[in-house]
Amino acid sequence: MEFSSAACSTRTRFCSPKTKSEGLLRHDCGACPIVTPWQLSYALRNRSYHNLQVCPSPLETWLHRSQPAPSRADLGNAENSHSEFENSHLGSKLTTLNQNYSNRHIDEPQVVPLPSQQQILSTPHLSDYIDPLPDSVNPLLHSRYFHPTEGFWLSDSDMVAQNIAVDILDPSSHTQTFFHRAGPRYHVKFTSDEVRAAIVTCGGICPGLNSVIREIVDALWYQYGVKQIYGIEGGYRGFYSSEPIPLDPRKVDHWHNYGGTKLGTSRGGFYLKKIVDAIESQGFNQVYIIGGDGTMKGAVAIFEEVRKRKLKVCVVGLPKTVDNDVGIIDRSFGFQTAVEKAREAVSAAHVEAESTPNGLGLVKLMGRNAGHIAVHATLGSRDVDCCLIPEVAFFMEGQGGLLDFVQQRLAENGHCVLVVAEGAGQELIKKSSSSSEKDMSGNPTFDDIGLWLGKTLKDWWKSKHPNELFALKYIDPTYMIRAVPSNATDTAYCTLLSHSALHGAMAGYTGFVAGPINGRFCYIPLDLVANSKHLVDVDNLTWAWVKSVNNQPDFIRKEQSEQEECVQ
Ligand SMILES: Nc1ncnc2c1ncn2[C@@H]1O[C@H](COP(=O)(O)OP(=O)(O)OP(=O)(O)O)[C@@H](O)[C@H]1O
Ligand SMILES: O=P(O)(O)OC[C@H]1O[C@](O)(CO)[C@@H](O)[C@@H]1O
Ligand SMILES: [Mg+2]
Repeated sequence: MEFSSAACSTRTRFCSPKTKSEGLLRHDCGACPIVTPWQLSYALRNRSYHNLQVCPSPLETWLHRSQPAPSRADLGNAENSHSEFENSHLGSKLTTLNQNYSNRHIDEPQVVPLPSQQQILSTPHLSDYIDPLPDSVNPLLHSRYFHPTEGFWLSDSDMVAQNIAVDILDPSSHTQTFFHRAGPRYHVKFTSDEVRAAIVTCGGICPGLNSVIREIVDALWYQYGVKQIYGIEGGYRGFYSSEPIPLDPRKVDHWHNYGGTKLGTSRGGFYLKKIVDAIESQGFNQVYIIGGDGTMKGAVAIFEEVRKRKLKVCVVGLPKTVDNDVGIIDRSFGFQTAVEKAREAVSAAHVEAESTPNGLGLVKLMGRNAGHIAVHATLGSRDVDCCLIPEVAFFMEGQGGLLDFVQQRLAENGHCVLVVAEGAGQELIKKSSSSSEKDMSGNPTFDDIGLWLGKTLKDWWKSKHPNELFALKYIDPTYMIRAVPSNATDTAYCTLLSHSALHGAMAGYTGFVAGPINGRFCYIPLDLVANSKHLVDVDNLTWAWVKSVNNQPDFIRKEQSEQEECVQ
């Protein structure tokens, strides 16, 4: 490999080819230590640079040398010899880092110019289509309870960066997107008397729904002096089929202690014209819509229609999904509570399985398209042998199949615990009926993978080991994990989420979702969230972590893995 002197300061050149071929780098000044890529990566990890002299060359010089992303083969083979590693893509990446770090004095400023690939995702605002839109001073300024301090007010230039993990050698990973930070603005676009707010909950229930409703009511009432707050009953259809329910802090006082939604919810019933007509005729000018991916798609349509009619109505989405499958945001409220409850089911399955010879515990958890609950209950319990999720296909019979795996685990440990998400393995089940394939919202309904797996496992054991003891205990806590009040963490999240949402609406933002990005609440354009999907990323570390703590296989058929080897 050739090293251009442009990469280093004038007092530095890199070592001779001979030393390099031994996998070591050094400077010909004689004073610098010999550094291997392993030492360098150790030093970078542990911040022990004292022995490394580092070159102040700009990042671009690294980038020019950057290699294509390392292949699986580069990364995967722990038995690579040191020199094989040096020659691999990852090895040469570290070597490149090595060259550039190895001559920089650590007490020199370490500012490296980055190529700028930044974009701001601006939140829609009422002033985009209403002019003029006068300002008022935020009533919080004169609150009896609240004394804003310096730095309390946020402005449009306060933003949160989305991308906090980059590969410094890969320019394509440097793209940065910024979102408006959620929080109170000094100027607002509504007076307290003018606001007429509506709150609606749609889709399946989720821990924390009542907390969110309560906190919107409380904060509008106490912080902004808003007295016209209404609940819409039974989901979207409530806009046009029932009278709004007046809400005040006294009415919602205990709601956070209950699971479900006191306003009621439903699937289906989304008729855009009827809904927006109702919003207009009722005079609502802030509409808080709490729901999952389907609900957010509906909210986008409502926002677009409201904008078309040029109504002074803020449409605000508060993402709810026990499955945690809404994208962009860090996580949704209720998810942690659900995982905590799911873990109780996994523990019970483990105790049952351990208590009998050849005991098999099987737990089915929610997760229509995404296996986050199953993954986190698995990681949070550490009692699981195998976690099956919709994102990863598996098969039952033959070498490397699930039956093979269960057989081995029972032989090794005497018991085995399986966790399966409801959307997993659907292709293995022959649909028992074709009539109920969709729910009222158009979501596919699934046959019960838990029941199917339980029966298949029992039949298999009976035919293979007719005279041996075996006990399968099937636990399906589906609705128990979502029909509970939110835990402490989720309740705190719900409060921040609700406050974020209404600060945004008061400031005139509209067509946005409030939600955390990298731990900071933001305003995110509604359509972006509605069209996002957050599935378990099976190429990232979390899934690798699941497999490694369970020691569970990849369920790759033998013929398939042979073919893959051939290709390589
Ligand atoms: N594409 C869409 N456009 C407009 N409205 C939709 C759309 N998809 C769903 N909706 C409406 O949103 C509401 C809730 O949708 P759905 O039942 O899919 O639940 P969700 O919001 O996705 O929540 P979850 O799936 O987490 O329970 C329903 O009233 C449904 O009619
Ligand atoms: O029985 P329901 O109300 O349709 O809810 C079940 C669905 O709700 C979800 O939790 C989404 O909220 C899915 O995982 C599940 O398929
Ligand atoms: Mg949904």
